[in-house]
Amino acid sequence: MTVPGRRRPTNVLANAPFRRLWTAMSVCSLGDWLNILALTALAGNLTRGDDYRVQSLAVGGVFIAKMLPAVLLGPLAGAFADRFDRRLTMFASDLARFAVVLSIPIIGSYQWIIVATLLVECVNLFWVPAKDATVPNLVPKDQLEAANRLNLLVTYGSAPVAALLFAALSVAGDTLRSLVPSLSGLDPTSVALALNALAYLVSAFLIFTLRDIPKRDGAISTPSVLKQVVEGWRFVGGDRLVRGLIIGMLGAFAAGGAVVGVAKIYVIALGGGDAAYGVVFGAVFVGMALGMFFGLRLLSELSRRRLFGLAITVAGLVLVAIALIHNLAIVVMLTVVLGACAGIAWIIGYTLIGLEVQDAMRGRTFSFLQSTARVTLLLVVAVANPLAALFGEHRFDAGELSYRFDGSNLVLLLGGALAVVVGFLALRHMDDRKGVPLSDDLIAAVRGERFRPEGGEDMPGLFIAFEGGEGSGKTTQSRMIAIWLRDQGYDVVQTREPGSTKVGMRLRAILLDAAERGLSPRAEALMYAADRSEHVEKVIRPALRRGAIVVCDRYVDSSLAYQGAGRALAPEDVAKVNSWATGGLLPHLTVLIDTPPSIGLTRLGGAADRIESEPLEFHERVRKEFRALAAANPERYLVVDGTLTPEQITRAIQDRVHEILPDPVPQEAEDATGTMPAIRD
Ligand SMILES: Nc1ncnc2c1ncn2[C@@H]1O[C@H](COP(=O)(O)OP(=O)(O)O)[C@@H](O)[C@H]1O
Ligand SMILES: Cc1cn([C@H]2C[C@H](O)[C@@H](COP(=O)(O)OP(=O)(O)O)O2)c(=O)[nH]c1=O
Repeated sequence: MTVPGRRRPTNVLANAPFRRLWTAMSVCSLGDWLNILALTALAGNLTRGDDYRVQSLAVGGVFIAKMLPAVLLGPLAGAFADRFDRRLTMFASDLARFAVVLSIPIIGSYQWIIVATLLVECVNLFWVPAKDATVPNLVPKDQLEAANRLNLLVTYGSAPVAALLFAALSVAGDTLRSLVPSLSGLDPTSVALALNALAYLVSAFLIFTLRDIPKRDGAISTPSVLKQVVEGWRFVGGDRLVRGLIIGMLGAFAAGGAVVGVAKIYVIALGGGDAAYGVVFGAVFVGMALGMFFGLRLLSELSRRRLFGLAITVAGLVLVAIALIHNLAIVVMLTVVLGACAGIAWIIGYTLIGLEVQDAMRGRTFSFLQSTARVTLLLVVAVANPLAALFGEHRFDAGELSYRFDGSNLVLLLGGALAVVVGFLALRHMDDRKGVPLSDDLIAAVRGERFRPEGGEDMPGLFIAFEGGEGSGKTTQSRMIAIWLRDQGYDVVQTREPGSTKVGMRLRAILLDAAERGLSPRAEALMYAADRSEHVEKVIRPALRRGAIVVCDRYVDSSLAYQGAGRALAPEDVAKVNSWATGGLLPHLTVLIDTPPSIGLTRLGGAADRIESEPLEFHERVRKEFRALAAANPERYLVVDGTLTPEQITRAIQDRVHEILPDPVPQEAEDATGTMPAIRD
C-alpha cells in the first residue's frame, strides 16, 4: 500500500554532515563491541585459574558495570547534557573515552577494568544524547526515519565485524607469539582495546571537524526508560498483532542476552580460548545475516506471521541443544543456526511492524520496542552470570561416563525454554492460518508451493460469514448486521452462496433443483467450490481490497458440513478443494447460528429444495459438523443459540462484531476534522 502524500526519501547518506556523524558512530560502535569482547575475555582470563563461580562473577561484573550508569543516571545525565555545546560535548567525551580505554591494558587489573568501564559508560551518557539530538539538526524531517534505520544498522551490524576481528586478532596473536617468543606479552585483548581507543580518537577528529552542529537548540528530552515502557505498553498492548510481535521480539532478545552473557565462561568450560570466544560470538551474527538473506528466501511461501513464531521456537530448541552438548565444533554450528533463526524473526518482526501495523501506531511501536529491548537485554545480561555463579558446577557420573552441567548450561537452558514458550505464544497470538496445520504449511513451503495470503494479510477489509442449518436465521441476521454497519458509515457488501455471480446463478439452479436427483457427491462439492471461487474472485476480494465489510450468507464451512459430513466425503479433500478455490481466503469472523434442524426445517415456507428435502438425520450430521468447526477455532467463531429471539441474536452478534470493527472514518479525514472548530446546535 502506498501512502499518498509521502515522498520517497532520497539517500540520506548523500547528506555530507550526516555522513560524517554516521561514520563517527559506526567507528564508535565497532569499538564498543570490541570493548565488550575484550573486557569480558580479559575478565575471564584474569580469573582463569580460579573457581567457576569466581569466573562467572568476574565476567558478570563487567556487564553490570556497563549497564549500571545508564540505569541509575540516564535521565539525569540527559538533562545535564542539555546545557553544553553538543559538538564540544561529543569531542571531549571521545577524548576522555580514548584515554580511559587505553589505560585498561596498561594497568591490567580486574578492579581497574570495572572502574574504567564505569567511567566510560558515564561519559557515554553525555555522548549518546548529544548525538541523538544532533541527528535531527543535520537531517530533514522526512529522512529522519531512514537515518534512524541506518543508525540501528551500524549499532548491530558492527557486532559480527568486531567479533570476527577479535577472533582474527587472537589467532594472529597466537601465531605471532609462537614465531617470535619475545612478543609473549602481546595479548589480543590489549590489541583489541588499543583499537577501541583508536576508534574514539577517530570519532573525536570527525566530530571536531563537523561544523554544522548547532550549539544548542531546543531541549534534549531523555524521558526515563521506565516511563517510556509503561506508556508505550498502554498504547500498543491493546493490539493483538503488535502484542504478539513484541512478545516474540523481546523473547528473542532475552534468549540472545542469555547467550551473550554467559558465552565467555561457557567457552572456557569447553576448553576454548579467546579465538573460540570470538568465533562463537561472531557465529551468532553470521547466522543472523544468513537468516536474513537466505532463510526468508528459502521459506518465502510460508505465512510471515507463522514463520516468525516458528523461528523463535526453533531458536529456543537449538539453544537447549547448545546447553546440553559439550562440543565446541558442534556448538559453533548450532550457534549459526541459532543466529539464523534470530535473524529471520528479527527481520520479519521489523517488516511486519512496517507493513501491518497501522500508520498511527507504527512510530510508537518502534520506540516501545527499542526501549523495552534495551531493558530486557540489560536485565538478562545482568542476571545471567550471577545466576550461573549461584548454580555453580556439577558433575554426574554413571560408570565410565561423566557429564558436566554448570551454571552457564543452566542459563542457556532457561533461555532456550523461554524462547520456546515465547515462540508458541507469538504463534498463537498472530496466526493467520487458523485451521491449516503448521506442518502442512511448512511442507508446502519447503517444496516451494505457492502460499496464498488470505483475507486480513494484504487487504484492509473485514470478512464476516454466517453459517447454520436450514431456517436457522442466517438471512435474517446477516441483513440486520449489514443495516447496522451501514448506519455507522461502513461500506458493506451483503452477499450469499451459492449464486451471487452470473455463473454462480446457473450453478445454483442445478445444485438446488429438486428434480436433479443423480448428482454425485463429488460433482456437487466441486460445483459449490466453483461457485465459491467465482464469488471470491469477482465479489469478495475486490470488496475487501477496497476496504469494505463483506457479510456473506454461507461460505466454506457449509461445504465442510453439507458435502463433508452430510455427504460423507473425506473432510480433508473438501477442505483442500475449497482452499484451492478460494486461494486460502478465510473469514475474520464466522457467526454460527446454531438451531436444531427439527426447529429450523419447520420455519421454512415453500417447496423444499434438493438439499432441504434430505432426511433429518442428514441435517443432524451437518449441525454437528458446524459445531465441531466452531469449537476447534473459538477465536474465529461466534456461536449463537438460534432458538433465541431475532433481537437477542442480533445483539449478541453486534457485541462481537463491534470488537473487530475498524475505525469507520479514515485517519486523514479525522486529522483534518480534528483541527476544525466544533459546531454545536
Ligand atoms: N430467531 C428466530 N426465531 C424464530 N423465527 C426466526 C428466527 N430467525 C428467523 N426466523 C424465521 O425463520 C425463517 C427462516 O429464516 P432465514 O433467516 O431465512 O433463515 P436461513 O437464511 O438460515 O435459512 C424466516 O421466516 C424467519 O422470519
Ligand atoms: C454454500 C453451500 C450451500 N449448500 C446448501 C445448503 C443449502 O441447503 C443450500 C443453499 O440454499 P439457500 O436457499 O441459500 O438456503 P439457506 O437460506 O438455508 O442458506 O445449499 C451446500 O450444500 N454446500 C455449500 O457449500
